[in-house]
Amino acid sequence: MAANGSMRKKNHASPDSHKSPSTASHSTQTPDSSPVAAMSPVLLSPSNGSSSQNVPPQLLRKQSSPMMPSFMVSAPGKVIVYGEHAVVHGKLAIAAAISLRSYLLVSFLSKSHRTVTLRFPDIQFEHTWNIDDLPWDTFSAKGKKKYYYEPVASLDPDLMEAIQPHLDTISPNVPESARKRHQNAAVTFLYLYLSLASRKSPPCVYTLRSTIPIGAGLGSSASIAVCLSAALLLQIRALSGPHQDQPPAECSLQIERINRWAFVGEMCIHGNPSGVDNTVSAGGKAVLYQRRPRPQPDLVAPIWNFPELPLVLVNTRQSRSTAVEVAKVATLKQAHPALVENILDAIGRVTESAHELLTSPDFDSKSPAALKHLGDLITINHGLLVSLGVSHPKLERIRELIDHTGIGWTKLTGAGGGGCAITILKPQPTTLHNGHGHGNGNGAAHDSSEDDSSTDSSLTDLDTSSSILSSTTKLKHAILDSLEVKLQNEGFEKFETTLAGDGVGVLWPAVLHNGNEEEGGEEIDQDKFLRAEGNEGIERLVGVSSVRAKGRRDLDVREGWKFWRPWEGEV
Ligand SMILES: Nc1ncnc2c1ncn2[C@@H]1O[C@H](COP(=O)(O)OP(=O)(O)O)[C@@H](O)[C@H]1O
Ligand SMILES: C[C@@](O)(CCOP(=O)(O)O)CC(=O)O
Repeated sequence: MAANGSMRKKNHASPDSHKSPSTASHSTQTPDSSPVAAMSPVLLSPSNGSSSQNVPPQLLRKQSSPMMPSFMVSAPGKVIVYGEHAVVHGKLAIAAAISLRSYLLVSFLSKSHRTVTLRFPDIQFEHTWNIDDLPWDTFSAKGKKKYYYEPVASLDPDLMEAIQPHLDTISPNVPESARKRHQNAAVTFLYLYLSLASRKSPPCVYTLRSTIPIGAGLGSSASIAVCLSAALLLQIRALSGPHQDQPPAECSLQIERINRWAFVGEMCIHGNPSGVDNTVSAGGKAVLYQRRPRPQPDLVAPIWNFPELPLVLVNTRQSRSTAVEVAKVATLKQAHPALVENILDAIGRVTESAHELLTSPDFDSKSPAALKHLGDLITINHGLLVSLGVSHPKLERIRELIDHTGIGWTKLTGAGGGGCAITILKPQPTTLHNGHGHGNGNGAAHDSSEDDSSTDSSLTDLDTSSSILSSTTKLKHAILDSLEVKLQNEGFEKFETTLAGDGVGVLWPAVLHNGNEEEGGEEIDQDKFLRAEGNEGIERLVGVSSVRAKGRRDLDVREGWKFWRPWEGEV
């Protein structure tokens, strides 16, 4: 439970904001065993608060190294599982990470370059700045300089003004809406870069690709802010790990540090964001949150035992405006105050019921009854959102198509009016029992999960010992495949994802074992990364989850990627 954008636990070490710059040596935060210990040029800069006198000689020598090895960071998107709209009116909501992610490759150039480049092909954006031309003096002026451990509650208008000329030169010949996207991405980067790096930073290229649809309420901007924050903090060695056996409190501290700067990045795009998207993206898993009247901080509490449920996500591709949908509810509430308050209250109770179940000591994520409870709440939540008028014919069509298969429980997620729908999969599709897969046309297909236990209660019911797919799994795959065709035919986009996975991850160096026999692993360079085709290509090349083997939909974390997991050892 903590303030805006933070996931600190009560008993966790507090950030070292009490340290003066001269005592806050980065080396106290980053053991030399850390993967980033070799990336020294930026961190040795005195303007980062680190004194070169404290730096071991072997690191000083590395400063003259012409090129550092590339590394990657990755951060997930999010969905609101329960409670959207009601949360605007003070009720509780739950948001969780999804396995769609952004991936940022940081590559270093030879010292003859004095440039920093963003290559963001998803939005057709590429821009290079001369490092020496950037407004370092303004950012390091007395009263303006923020050290990596200092909280930043709001953007500094003088710093924003100093950045503006460096945004004005971006993409002069593209339509205004695309230019705005470019500038949004650039302002997030420049604010963080100028705050965390220094004039002496090594020339770098930041190449970003994401599997998260943009502007669909899935937190794409937050995941980018988390990637940029993590990459820059790693470069200045302000993070420790991630490594195995890192104590939970230390993990939380690193996540919080990344999250704070990611929140600054989100402020650059969204002005006054809730901080939930970046908190979920940095920390992973799920959070319970509630807006509270100022000056109270919002409630943001991690739910570390949220199960990693398979989730089908369908994008209507219908653009929508969160502000418009929020205003619709406000107007309805004005017209029917008591009624709408009751609906909002009921949505709040849906969240409470889910939270109570998830945090009860005997919660068993593999129990069909527990899953049915969570699923029923999804159906109820959707119905309540429909009654608030924030659904859309396309969302209803998706729900109808999915209900018809009996494969899971479906609701809209986020603002509605377009955007995405989510489906939590049932342990067994209804079709297993009635052979037809007919829903009752009312959002609730006949539910067989109560009698599921006799056959197979596992959510990812693979017989791994023999690698034989159970009949339930085969049926699920068949249903999902035919559903995909139907959804595609109607212009929708389907993703098979997982809920409540890892938050920010690090791959250092950018080398992966991709099964192509390259000795020592396959180095991920910019060209390979840029050439990866679509989401599947990105996931196959650099994904944090190992490739889905033929006929299998279960995912493992791939060797190489590392995460801070405060829940390990604490749950
Ligand atoms: N894949 C990406 N590459 C570059 N920038 C991105 C990408 N995804 C998101 N962004 C940045 O984030 C902004 C989207 O933010 P927003 O409209 O809030 O969408 P969302 O709800 O998905 O976060 C874009 O305008 C862009 O600046
Ligand atoms: C409708 C609302 O509850 C969620 C909006 O989510 P998104 O913009 O679709 O990510 C608004 C809000 O919480 O700010």
